[in-house]
Amino acid sequence: MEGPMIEAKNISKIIDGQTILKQISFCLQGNKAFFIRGSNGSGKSTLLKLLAGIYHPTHGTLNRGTNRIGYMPEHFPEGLPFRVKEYLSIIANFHGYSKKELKEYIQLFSIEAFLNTSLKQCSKGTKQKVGIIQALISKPDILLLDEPLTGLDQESQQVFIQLLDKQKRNSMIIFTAHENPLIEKIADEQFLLEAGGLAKSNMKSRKKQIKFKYTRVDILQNLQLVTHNRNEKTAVLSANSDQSDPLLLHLLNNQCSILEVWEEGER
Ligand SMILES: Nc1ncnc2c1ncn2[C@@H]1O[C@H](COP(=O)(O)OP(=O)(O)OP(=O)(O)O)[C@@H](O)[C@H]1O
Repeated sequence: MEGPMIEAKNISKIIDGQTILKQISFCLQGNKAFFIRGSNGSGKSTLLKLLAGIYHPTHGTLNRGTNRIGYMPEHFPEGLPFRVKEYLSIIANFHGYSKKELKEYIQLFSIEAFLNTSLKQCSKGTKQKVGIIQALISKPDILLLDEPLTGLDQESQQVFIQLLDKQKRNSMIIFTAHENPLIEKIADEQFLLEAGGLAKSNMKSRKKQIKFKYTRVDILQNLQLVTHNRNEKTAVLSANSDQSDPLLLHLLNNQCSILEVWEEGER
């Protein structure tokens, strides 16, 4: 598979004698979005800081190759002595980003009115937007986002979700979040961080709908029907993805004909 790669071998992070991450190993590759979930305090931000190179593992090795990393922290650094425009121009210059490209992001996130405001005085949402823009203009191969939607208004959330969906063509994205629309729209794989360890976890599967023709009406008992046409003797049922195969078998074993199967939301 092509694209950026990041590999961790048995990494642990101990801070002030407290083991936060314990012997974690993984290899992520490709322009995909990886969602890290876990309860508060489980170590998600710590893991992203390790991937960003802000922390070093206490034990183990982390190989980020020569990939350019863009990192958006959960909390934008409070003490930076710059105005918004100054700060973003410095970052843009550093990464060879043109003024025109930067202006597009500034317009996209509607922060024109705050360009001369000092970062310290910006609202939480504006700081969040500046944090997003600085991560994007670093032209990252790997984009690390720690709860990026927190504090954004609804409109900016939509803008950002669409932007990330496009960004996946050019970058690997590793992110934490609590907002389902973001997770559902962009996550390709998810990992659960629990008790210091990381495990791959299944994406919540979408429901399937099955349209079928029956011969005996009693087969409909206990089925979760979405529609039912008595004249045609057809019905549509809804099932979780993991139940759809057993249900199909059940229908076929009871003289039903399967007419169509599709994922909920596909039409
Ligand atoms: N610099 C630090 N010094 C001491 N303890 C720390 C430090 N950074 C993180 N921790 C501790 O590590 C644990 C994990 O913190 P972390 O912020 O990584 O969790 P999280 O999963 O991102 O939480 P949340 O969902 O609330 O943002 C917490 O118990 C936290 O107090």
